Amino acid sequence: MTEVLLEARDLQKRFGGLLATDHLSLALRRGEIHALIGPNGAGKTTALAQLSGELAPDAGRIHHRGEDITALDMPGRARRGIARSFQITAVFEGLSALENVALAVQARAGHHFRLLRRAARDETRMAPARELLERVGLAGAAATPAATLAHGQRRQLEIAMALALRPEVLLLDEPMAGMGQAEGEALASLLESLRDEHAILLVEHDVHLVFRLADRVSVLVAGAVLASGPPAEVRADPAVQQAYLAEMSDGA
Ligand SMILES: Nc1ncnc2c1ncn2[C@@H]1O[C@H](COP(=O)(O)OP(=O)(O)OP(=O)(O)O)[C@@H](O)[C@H]1O
Repeated sequence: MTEVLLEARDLQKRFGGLLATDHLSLALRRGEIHALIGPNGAGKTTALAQLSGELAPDAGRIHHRGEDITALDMPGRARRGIARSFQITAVFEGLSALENVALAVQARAGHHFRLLRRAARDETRMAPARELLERVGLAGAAATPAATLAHGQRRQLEIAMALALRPEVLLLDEPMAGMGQAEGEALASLLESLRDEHAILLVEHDVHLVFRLADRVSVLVAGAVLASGPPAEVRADPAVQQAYLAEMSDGA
């Protein structure tokens, strides 16, 4: 059995009268892309926010490598290698894509962001930053200021910045949203290339893509996991078919 890196046990989160996550349990294993799917409002983003430390659960526990990290905040979890793209790193609008990634590389090395100018001249930061841009398919826009990147490019930049922190757990909330076909394909290949060394939780609406990419699929309905397992098993599950049929057949 592959190593469980991050585990949620019985997470509950209430917003007023609504249970956004209701005894939600999940295990993220190294070597797996684990997709979280479900209808709008099922609680996917709320689940991700609790795993990243952005939201505190009302009840339930979160474990990383067997240690209870429920009380740990987002920066604390990031230091442990749990990165949520789009939030863990601030994008500086006036800086180029390359400079932004160089800063994230520098942050990983433990230096303060105010050393920016030095980072921009320092090949030990720029070389890995260039490599990361290449890896996410953004090398052509290295000199473009973050503020003027197209939507899909911005997402690629955010993923490059998250990767600069060398996380072992990657939490991704609809990373393909707003991307064109080619950008989406490039990102899917990137995620596949990361699979071996990471545990990836992917919230994604495109079920066609999910069933192609994921090693494990969990279906969330009304805040609880209705089914979890290998894609073929989940797809054939009558309860999933019934609760989520329309979207499943749309994408299949
Ligand atoms: N901060 C909040 N305050 C009140 N209600 C909230 C809050 N955040 C989420 N909710 C509600 O909790 C439920 C779950 O929302 P969540 O965004 O987690 O679902 P989701 O599965 O990610 O949906 P989508 O697929 O539409 O992004 C929804 O009914 C939503 O309206």
